[in-house]
Amino acid sequence: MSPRTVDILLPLGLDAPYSYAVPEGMDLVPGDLVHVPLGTRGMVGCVWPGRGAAAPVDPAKIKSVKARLDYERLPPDLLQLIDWIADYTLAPRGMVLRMALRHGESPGVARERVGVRATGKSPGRMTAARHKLMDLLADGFVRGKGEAAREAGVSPSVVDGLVDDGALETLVLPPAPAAERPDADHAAPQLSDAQEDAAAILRAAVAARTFAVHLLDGVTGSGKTEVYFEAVAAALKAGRQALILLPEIALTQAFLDRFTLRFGVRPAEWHSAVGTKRRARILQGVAEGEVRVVAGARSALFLPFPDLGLIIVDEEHDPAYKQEDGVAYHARDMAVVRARLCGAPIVLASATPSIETEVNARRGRYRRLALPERFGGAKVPGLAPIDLRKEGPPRGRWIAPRLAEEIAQTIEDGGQALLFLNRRGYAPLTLCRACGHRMRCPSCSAWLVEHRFRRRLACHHCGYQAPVPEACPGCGAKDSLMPCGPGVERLQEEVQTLFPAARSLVLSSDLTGGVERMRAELDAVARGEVDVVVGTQLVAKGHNFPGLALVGVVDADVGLGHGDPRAAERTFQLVHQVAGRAGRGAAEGRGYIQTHMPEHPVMQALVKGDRAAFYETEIAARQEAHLPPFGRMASLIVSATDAASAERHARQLAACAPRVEGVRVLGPAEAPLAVLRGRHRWRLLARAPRAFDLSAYLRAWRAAAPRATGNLRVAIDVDPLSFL
Ligand SMILES: Nc1ncnc2c1ncn2[C@@H]1O[C@H](COP(=O)(O)OP(=O)(O)OP(=O)(O)O)[C@@H](O)[C@H]1O
Ligand SMILES: [Zn+2]
Repeated sequence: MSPRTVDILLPLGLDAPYSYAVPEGMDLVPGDLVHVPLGTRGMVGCVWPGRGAAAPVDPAKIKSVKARLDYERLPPDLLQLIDWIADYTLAPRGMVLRMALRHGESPGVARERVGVRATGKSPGRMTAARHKLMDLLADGFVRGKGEAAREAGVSPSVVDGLVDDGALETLVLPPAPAAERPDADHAAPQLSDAQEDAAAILRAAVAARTFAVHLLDGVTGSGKTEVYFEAVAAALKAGRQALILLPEIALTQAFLDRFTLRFGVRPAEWHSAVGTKRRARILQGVAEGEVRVVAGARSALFLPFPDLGLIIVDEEHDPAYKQEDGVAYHARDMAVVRARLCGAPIVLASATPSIETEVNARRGRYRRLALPERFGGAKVPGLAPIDLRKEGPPRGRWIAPRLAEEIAQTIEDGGQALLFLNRRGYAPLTLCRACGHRMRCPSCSAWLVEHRFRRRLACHHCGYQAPVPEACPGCGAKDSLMPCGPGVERLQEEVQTLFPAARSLVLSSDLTGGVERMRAELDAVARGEVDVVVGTQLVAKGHNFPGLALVGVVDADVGLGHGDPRAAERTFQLVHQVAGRAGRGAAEGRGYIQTHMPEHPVMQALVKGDRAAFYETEIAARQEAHLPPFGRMASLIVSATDAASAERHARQLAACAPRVEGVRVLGPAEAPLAVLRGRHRWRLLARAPRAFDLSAYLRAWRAAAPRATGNLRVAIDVDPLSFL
């Protein structure tokens, strides 16, 4: 008799599952995680819904499943999500599975917790410390050993002494929970009328247990968080799980505090800075339904919630939701897919919705919940333009006189100022005064950025770093290298020169000290311990700085004009969000944007505070050009270590693109970032009508294309956000 077999998908670069034999007495269902032999090693794989897809295996060669992991099972909607993402992005199914298993190592045996309890026998000898401890434990309750010592204010050895004495007994306590239960009623806020209207709709949506997308569209500071917390509370009361996606760890920290104020405990936290042990524990807690609310980065989307009743995507417009490497997916879009698969409502929150989301709301596919005013009556600050052509700063400086005066006034009034410049480091370019040599990355077509705090030149694309050389590598001249253009570090230098008494701080993602330091510094700003903050896009995101009165956008033109179809949208979102940090507390907020093109529609919309005008213009432009969401796009990047083979393969690829009406293939052309990490890059772009199945087209194309051999790679990105 041939053995029973089962399809197992392995977390490798493979699309199809393998067939394995099921040992006698083992029952497996799709979603079960199993240990299977593979080559000389073993591996954890996932039992996949059998569609007869697995290749028939010679029964003589078939291997058996070794064991089933009993702490976790992937729920059906997660298996479907993995299939869906693999089909949509063309990534191998196994690689998508890997995102759900990446942290799937066994949580191991939880360290035993020992508790103590009074036995009723009096200690043979009494001391002051023993007295304190016996008093504490006189209530007969069990306490953790460390906890008892701490509460009584005695050393742990006193506990041990009384155990030896027989006055206390030890017992093993159950393991601590992965996360404590949030209390839906812990501190429910008094909502404004607009907030209550939106919250009521969300509570009803959670109760309805059906898929629906809501756009929580509220101006900066309108209290969107409090509103979607009501939806979370409703999910908790219904006994279901909730997932809150956030774009940035820096944001997560302040968020966790707010969650704690509302629900009494912290949510389970999920992102790359959480240790692997802890992650394994949370994963298990989620799978067992013990963890009710997870707040996390995009990868939290792949957690095995058995009973997901709500998904929130905060700051839904944030490009950080797009993963570019490996499986190229957009976490916001895939969150919508997961909500649909598990029949749950999803809330997309933003003050500056993405064009895609805005169009969906206008078409009525997403339900818009509007919060048009700030909570508590504060005003969203106005933005005044500073025309750099007419009233720019002197050479070698970046803060225009008018902005400088405003900063001085703000500091005098006891307020805080924020200068925004989306450029990390000291200077974006280093140039030799003698020969004109420019310092460039040895493995990318990019300039090296000087980081003066670290005294190094760094490549922002590949991470290459080197000390700043004493002599020019081009001509050998000494001390001839000079910085060109500003970064946040250089801007801070200017702040220190202009306002020597002011306390200034640079906030940027590449500061040493990691999350802890970032968190401490954000807190310091919120407490008003800094007068002038100089920050990159890190400061644009959702922070609440009550003392912040003035925002100056140092160069609003940075992101415009790179042939990137999303440049206008990005600029609008960033500047609007940065400005939205001001005037949230007592002081009224003001904002200035320095620009060379005040007549540009984006600048006009920002200055007039006319969000609708921006969406009108941008949506019309996208429609006209058949750009997303009015047309579909996919990019293909062909790369190789030598330029000629990358180009040759890109041309071959273009030649065998299936001819289908309505689909246009553009390129190949050398990518704007022509060399990255030593690999030469050529790009192709496929464009199709909106309703077209672009993924199917790409699959057919890939099947018709010559195989990429050697070190050739073809990276496919459906709905690309980056055009480098
Ligand atoms: N109902 C409420 N009761 C008390 N405080 C509130 C309430 N709603 C909002 N707030 C407070 O108002 C401030 C702004 O709220 P919140 O941060 O949620 O706004 P937001 O809409 O998320 O803004 P942004 O888009 O800028 O992130 C916070 O300090 C918040 O605690
Ligand atoms: Zn580089």
